[in-house]
Formats: sequence, C-alpha cells, structure tokens
Amino acid sequence: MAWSADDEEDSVMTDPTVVVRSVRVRYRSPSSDAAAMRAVSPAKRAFLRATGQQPKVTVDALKGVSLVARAGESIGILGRNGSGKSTLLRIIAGLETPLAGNVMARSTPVLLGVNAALVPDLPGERNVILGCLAMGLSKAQARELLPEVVELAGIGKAIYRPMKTYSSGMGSRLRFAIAAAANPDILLIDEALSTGDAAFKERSERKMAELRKAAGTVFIVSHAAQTIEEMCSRAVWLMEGEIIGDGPGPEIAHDYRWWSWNITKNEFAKADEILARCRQKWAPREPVIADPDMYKRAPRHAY
Ligand SMILES: Nc1ncnc2c1ncn2[C@@H]1O[C@H](COP(=O)(O)OP(=O)(O)OP(=O)(O)O)[C@@H](O)[C@H]1O
Repeated sequence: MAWSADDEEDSVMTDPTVVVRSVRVRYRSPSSDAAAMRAVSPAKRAFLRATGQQPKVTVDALKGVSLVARAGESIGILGRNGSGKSTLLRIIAGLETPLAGNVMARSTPVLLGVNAALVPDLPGERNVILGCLAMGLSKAQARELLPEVVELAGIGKAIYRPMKTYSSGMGSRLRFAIAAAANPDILLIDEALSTGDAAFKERSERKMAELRKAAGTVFIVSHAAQTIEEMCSRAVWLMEGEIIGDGPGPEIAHDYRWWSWNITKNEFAKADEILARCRQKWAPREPVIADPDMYKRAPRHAY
C-alpha cells in the first residue's frame, strides 16, 4: 500500500509491520565539559576528581517518536549526525529498551548494522555462513544462500579474503547482501547503500523491491537525501530526537536537501521556513491500530 497523506485510512492504520509508540531513549554519558563538573555538588565533584572520573550528562536521543510502518513500504530515515537515526533502528531491532514508549513488530526485524556480528579474521564466505546462522537459518540453508549473497555483494574474489582486508564499502556491501538474502520480513539497513557503485546499487534496489513485493518492510538510514529519494516510498526526517516530517520519500528528501543547503549557506531564516513548513505538512501522527490485539500478540518492550 502506497503512502498517502490524503489516505483516510491513515488515522487507523491497517497491515502494520512495525509500530513505534511515543518512544523516548535517554543515554547517560561521561562528559569533560567544565560546566558539567560545576553542576555537581562539591562533595560529588571532590569524589569524581579523586577517582579520576568525569560527571555524567544526559543525552535525549529520541524524544517521543511514533510511527507505523506498513507492509510493502521502504522507509528512509534522514537527518544530520546525532539526530537519532541509528538509535531508532536499534530500538526497532529490539537491541535497546526505551526509557518510555514501546515498539511492536510483526516479526523479528533484521538489523544490518556496521557492527554486525562478523569475524574480521575469517574470509567473507565464512562470514556469510556465520551471518546466516546468526539470523536463525540452518547451516544447510546458509550454504544454499551463499551463491546468492556472493552475487548480490558483488565483491569478486575478495569473498575469499579475510574481512579485515576489506574497504568499508566492501564490508557494507557484504553485510547488506547477508541480511537481505535471508529475505527478512522487516529489514533494517544502516548506511550501507551509499557505499556501492552503480551495479551494486541496481542489484540492491532490485533486492529491496523483491522484499517489499513480498509485503515486507525495509528501513534505510542515510545522510544522503538522494539515496532516500531514489529508494524509499516514504521518509522520516529526524532532528535532535524528534520527527520533523513523515511523508512521501521524494518530498521529505527534497525538503531535507533544501534545508541542509540553506544551513550550509547560512540562510537560517529560509532553513527555518522549510522546517516549519515540513513540520506542518508532514507532522507524524499518533498510531491508531485497526487490530489492537497486535499489541497483545507481539510485545517487544514494556512501559
Ligand atoms: N551509547 C551511547 N551513549 C551515549 N550517547 C549516545 C550513545 N549512542 C548514541 N548516543 C547519542 O545519542 C544521539 C543520537 O545518536 P545516533 O547514533 O542515534 O545518531 P545518528 O543520527 O544515527 O548519527 P550519525 O548520522 O552520526 O550516525 C547522539 O547525540 C549520540 O551522541
């Protein structure tokens, strides 16, 4: 089902694959900022200094994010560095628990991350088997998929070399091929697709179209508005942990690109205008699910 702002069904969403409701994620991180040290009590400051520690500060990575993904959608997640894109993917993958809110998924999402559990000392082909096993496939299924993964990754004879000898682009391509070959219902991709050449791009687009056709959902994180524009039916623009806009891929990517361009040119008033327009036109909506039983069937996180 294509995304449509005018779609009456938008308020009651049918066929959801992933539901993210009011998710907040907060990190506590040590900080060398002198102001952070000044903010703690004198006793605590003395303790931290004596033990060589730094005070902790709070980072609100996601500040109440809601979205519903539906079967057949490819959803791009756009935003500047530190806007919360990877955090959102990790939350959807169930790798982190939110401070508040919850995430439901129709099936276990497969996250293709830069830290996918592969072994740098082993050749690419051995890592394909390991990756498939990690996604729950049997050894026989993994062996069967090997040629398809090798073809999709398209890294030639490098497949026989240890992964630690790969360029970052080659590594990303192999990880994408491993994750996609298992035909997951929900595939989460963090920045892999911008690293390939034209042939890889075409193959990966074809694979993603296949997954979507099988009524799956693909999430793609990218800084590159063009990747989102070309590959995603829908896009979510994140800024400082909040959704600025959630709408058709090309339109959101266009707004994001214009906003970024104006920021680069120090045209802050124009950038603010684009932001305000996008917020107004493509504001995220609180999910209302046609089948509330889904929450009972597939709880991933509890309040
Ligand atoms: N483990 C962590 N501990 C503390 N802070 C974190 C942690 N992980 C992420 N953050 C902070 O949360 C915020 C969002 O980070 P996130 O990695 O989700 O951003 P991003 O949009 O994916 O960035 P990038 O485009 O640079 O990959 C950032 O301010 C980041 O510093």
